[in-house]
Amino acid sequence: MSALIEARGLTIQRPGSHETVLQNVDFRIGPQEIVTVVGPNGSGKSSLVRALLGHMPLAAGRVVRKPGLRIGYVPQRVQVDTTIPITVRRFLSLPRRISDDVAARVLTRTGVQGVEARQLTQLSGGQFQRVLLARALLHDPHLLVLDEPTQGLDQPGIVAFYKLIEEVRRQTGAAVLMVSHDLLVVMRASDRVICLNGHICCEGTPQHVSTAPEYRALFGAGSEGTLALYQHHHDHDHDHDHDHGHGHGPHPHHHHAEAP
Ligand SMILES: Nc1ncnc2c1ncn2[C@@H]1O[C@H](COP(=O)(O)OP(=O)(O)OP(=O)(O)O)[C@@H](O)[C@H]1O
Repeated sequence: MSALIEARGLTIQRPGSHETVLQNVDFRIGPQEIVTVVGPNGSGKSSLVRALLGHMPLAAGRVVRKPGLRIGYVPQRVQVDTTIPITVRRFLSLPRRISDDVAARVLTRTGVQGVEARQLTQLSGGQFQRVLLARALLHDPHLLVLDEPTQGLDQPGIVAFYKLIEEVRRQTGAAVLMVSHDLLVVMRASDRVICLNGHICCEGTPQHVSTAPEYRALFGAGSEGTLALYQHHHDHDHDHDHDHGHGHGPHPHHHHAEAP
């Protein structure tokens, strides 16, 4: 199975400085995979996604995207200018015009049928995320990239959104790369989880990652809860990680599960 995107030795610096944000990260995602990136605030999740999309310069390493790869992207922050009225229908036609039929179909697929005439600013958080997903699906992407798609949603909204993602994958065959803070749901909805903290701490199936010492060190023993991420104590010492056979530090490959 050939990868949709493959990165090797990815190193990224904070824009305008030599400070390393990501160090020597290897990454790949195959067709129809659901891969989720978790990690504390500032651990480089969005940077990784942006580098994979070619939106960010690399300090080292390389990214290879399959030729002709179509990507649907929902960025972490979508600024809606509340002073300019725009309907859902018009929003879906930016930047490329689509027909009413296509708009109706994609909104139905994401569970918000009939909202075409509504102003973007009048949608609930959950409806807005579904409209963003609909827009990302418009041009039949091989890969959907969603950076914290459930931010601002309540727990039932989050669960419903991840169910929708799985359904979309089943219906369209698109692979999904997500950044998320919703650990519990992530663990249930992903084929593979990457735990990031400036480098890959651990990686593999949700079961593998949730029991990995690196993951527990980052998110705490009771790390199934959403709050764990925000309360994280990075309480292990990088300098001594190697003594513990630990995957942290400049050699991040020890605990990688083999990519499919
Ligand atoms: N445009 C930018 N200018 C300066 N620094 C940046 C910029 N974008 C990201 N950074 C820095 O790079 C580091 C990684 O940020 P990134 O947004 O990738 O982390 P993240 O894991 O997605 O965080 P969060 O969970 O808070 O969204 C942070 O220290 C951040 O301050």
